[in-house]
Amino acid sequence: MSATAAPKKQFVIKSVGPDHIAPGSPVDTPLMKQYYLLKQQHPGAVLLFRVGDFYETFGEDAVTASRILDITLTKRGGGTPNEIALAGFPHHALDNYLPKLVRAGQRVAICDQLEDPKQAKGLVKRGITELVTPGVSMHDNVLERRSNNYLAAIHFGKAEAGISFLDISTGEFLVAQGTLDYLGKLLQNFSPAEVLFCKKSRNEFEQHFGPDFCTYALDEWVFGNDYAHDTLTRHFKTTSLKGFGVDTLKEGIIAAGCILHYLAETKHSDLGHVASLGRLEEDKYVWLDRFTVRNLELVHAQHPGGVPLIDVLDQTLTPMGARLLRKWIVLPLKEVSQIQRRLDTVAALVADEELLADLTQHLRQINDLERLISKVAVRRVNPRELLQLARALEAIAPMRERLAASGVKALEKLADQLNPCANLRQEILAKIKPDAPLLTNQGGVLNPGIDAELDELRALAFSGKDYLLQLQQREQRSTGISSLKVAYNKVFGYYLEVTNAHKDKVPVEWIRKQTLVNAERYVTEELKTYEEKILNAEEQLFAIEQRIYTDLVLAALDFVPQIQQNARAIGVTDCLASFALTARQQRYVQPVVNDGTVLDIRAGRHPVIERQLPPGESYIPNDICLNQDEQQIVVITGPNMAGKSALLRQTALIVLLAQIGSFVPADAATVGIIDKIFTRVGASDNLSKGESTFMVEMTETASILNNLSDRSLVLMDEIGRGTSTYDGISIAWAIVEHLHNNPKAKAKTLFATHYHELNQLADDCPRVRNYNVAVKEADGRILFLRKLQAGGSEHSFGIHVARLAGMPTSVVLRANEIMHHLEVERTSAGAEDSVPTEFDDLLDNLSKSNGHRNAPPNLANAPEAAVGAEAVAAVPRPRATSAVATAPRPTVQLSMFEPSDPALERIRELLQHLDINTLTPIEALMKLNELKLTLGR
Ligand SMILES: Nc1ncnc2c1ncn2[C@@H]1O[C@H](COP(=O)(O)OP(=O)(O)OP(=O)(O)O)[C@@H](O)[C@H]1O
Repeated sequence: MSATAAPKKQFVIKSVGPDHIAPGSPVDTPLMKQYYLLKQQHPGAVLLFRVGDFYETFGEDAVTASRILDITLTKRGGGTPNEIALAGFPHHALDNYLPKLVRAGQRVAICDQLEDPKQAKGLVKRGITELVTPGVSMHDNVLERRSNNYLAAIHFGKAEAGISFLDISTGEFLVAQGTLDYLGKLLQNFSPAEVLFCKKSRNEFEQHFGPDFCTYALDEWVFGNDYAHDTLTRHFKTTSLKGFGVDTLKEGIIAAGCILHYLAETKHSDLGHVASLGRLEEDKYVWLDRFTVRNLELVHAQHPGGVPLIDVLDQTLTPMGARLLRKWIVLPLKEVSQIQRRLDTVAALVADEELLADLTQHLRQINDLERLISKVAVRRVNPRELLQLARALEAIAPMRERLAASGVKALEKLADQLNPCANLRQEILAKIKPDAPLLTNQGGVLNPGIDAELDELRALAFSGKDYLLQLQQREQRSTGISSLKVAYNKVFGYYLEVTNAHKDKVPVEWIRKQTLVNAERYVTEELKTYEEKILNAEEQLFAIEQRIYTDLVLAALDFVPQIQQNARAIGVTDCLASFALTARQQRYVQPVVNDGTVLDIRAGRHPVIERQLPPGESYIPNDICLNQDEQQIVVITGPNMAGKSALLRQTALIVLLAQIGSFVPADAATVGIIDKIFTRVGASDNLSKGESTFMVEMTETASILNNLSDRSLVLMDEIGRGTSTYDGISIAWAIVEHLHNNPKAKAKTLFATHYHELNQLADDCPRVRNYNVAVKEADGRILFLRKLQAGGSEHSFGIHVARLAGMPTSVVLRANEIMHHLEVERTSAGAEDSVPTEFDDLLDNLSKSNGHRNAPPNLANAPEAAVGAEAVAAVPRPRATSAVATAPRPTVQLSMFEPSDPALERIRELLQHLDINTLTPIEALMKLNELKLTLGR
């Protein structure tokens, strides 16, 4: 479950047990006692209890299951004090119902019959064979093909915290250690379906990472250093963890140990495919804080209906490629040579259309090798999946050949890593029938000619059936009962059935077994003998098939490491081919990535917006250049809707695409390595989490300023808009200054703002440059040109946008009027040059405190002036100096009428009750006339 979508689920231990059954009650049966004993093993899980052909749930589990699965809720022991709710479904529907329970956040314990009921003496032995939880599942129906399903564990240490991720369906096992910020980012990037932590850390977890994860708390002793170390070394059969390069990550190791503990607890003991523990090195990847991952919509859209970057980028053809691409996107690289290797390969694929076409054709043949071989490792692979594995391996050989002959160094290296595992493939295809069933215990799995005994038994079983047919025909002839038939049921085995009309013709030696309304059923000695022979033969041949199949799976285990390597190489090839396909189709170009400090994008485009535009509209490209010497900070002004946010985001996305090794949507791009991308885009509302919008804005901004580096890229959009203009401008101003004057980090910054007053910063900060997104004003309307041009802008155009947004005309007119008043007021105050406004003071003080003196900005164009209402409501706040405090604040004359005049009072009332939106032109004229008459009275 993703961090965003997961319903919160806490597992409550329910007190149930055999003691709860009143003696002699209808549920006081051996079966129910067995049920309660098993239920006690995993009280927090829904127990699916196999009874015959059904999985049953009881009590609270039944209520939960019937609600989630929409199945009938009934009762057992109805009317007694111990009546218990009951809901069940046929066992063959497990694949259908299990995912629904798990996706709803339930842990599900599957209890199976451990012996054949026919052979059981007394109560059938039952036991829990698997505990499926959101984070631990091998079931295709629970898993998403194109994304990983991670289980995470967190350990809060004293100085740092440790985290570990495991996807049991692929065998990927990772560990990291660092600050809670870093862990938060990893949690967001990996979106684990379930997170484990220590019982006592619940509050700490929720405080730092929020309530949205599906979690499970474990006992404190699991989080011991030695226990974790032992668990891991025992699993990997090593004496230390040095070989994995993780031995210094004390807290991380505890988290990883906790994961293995949990797997054992959930009955996952065969883990041959979890063959190594990878270290997530913080230094290796570009730092994207979690706000950036969210704001840039890399893998998840922020709002329903939104399109994340991955959706436009992902043209992978295999599940391995799709899963790897998600990781590449959230983990951009910082090492030029690594990036260059990917870029060179993509360039070669873009240039060689035939090679690209061949590779995509081979990739299409390869299904989920990685998950198939994991199923082999955990010994839960069915015959059809083994066949799929063999067919996927079939595509490896031609793929290897094509890569080897590509003439591209990186692709040749990938070819070296591929191994078609011919022996395994041949063995599977030779042994498993092409139409093999899903289950291995019903026969029909193996080809003929594999085992002589099996062939013999098959012949016997089938000839036996032929024999029964002959027997039926023979008895029909000898008794003269043409409707006589031989049939089979589980209780009586084979029998002869005769309708009542013919029962007097039945020979005396036949033994009557059952009487039906219209017929009688009989057995004969001959029938019994043959039945035994057939059933024995069937049983024996099922056992032989089972044995040969198990041996085949065990033989496949030897190929796990090799097939995992194949899967990795295929994933990489697939991602690179996907980049090349996108580059060709979307006109992306190869960026120059180097160790320089210049970011220079020519005619850059937003990769997502350009794909969303309606037909006929094209995306307007823009240039962006940032460097450390002349243009470190670009302040971008422009009206709402001009395209400022799009420009900011496209810049970050182009950098990110370049650093994951993809071509970029631009005419040309030079990207000096960026090590951190920070964004503060839009005032996203976090009120549901109890934080005010402004608080969120400031928290995010603080985190940016505290983590800056010389190679950071900072995108700030409308910082300060969450508070009043005065506060907002002060904060925005101070932030730009800080970014400019910070001696340790000349972070490249794009700063979009409505506060065009900030353009004055460029006068005193030499590396701050002003740009605006061009609009054209004509006939009181604005035309968005979406073109970035040098220089600041003078208007906010807020009222125009309000009109475009369908604001009632009355409000728009009133806003214009208020703005006009403010302008007049400001001009006259400025003309007298004697009464500074509070706003002048503010900027004046800002400049002074900074050792500069800027010209005061023009209040008339302040954003509130455009919007109107806030300016009217603005409450004068305490002044910084007593001189200013005594200066009278100019009053803005906002009222059109003197309330003392009764005629005007009447007009005001009339106007107040007028709904302009519903007025027809005629009615408007009549109202006007009425107003005129009122005035004349
Ligand atoms: N360069 C462009 N070419 C074509 N369409 C664009 C371009 N830039 C932006 N747009 C379109 O304009 C819309 C508004 O852009 P954007 O949100 O970036 O404006 P903004 O200036 O940030 O506005 P606000 O200040 O209200 O957030 C986008 O959703 C997009 O559809």
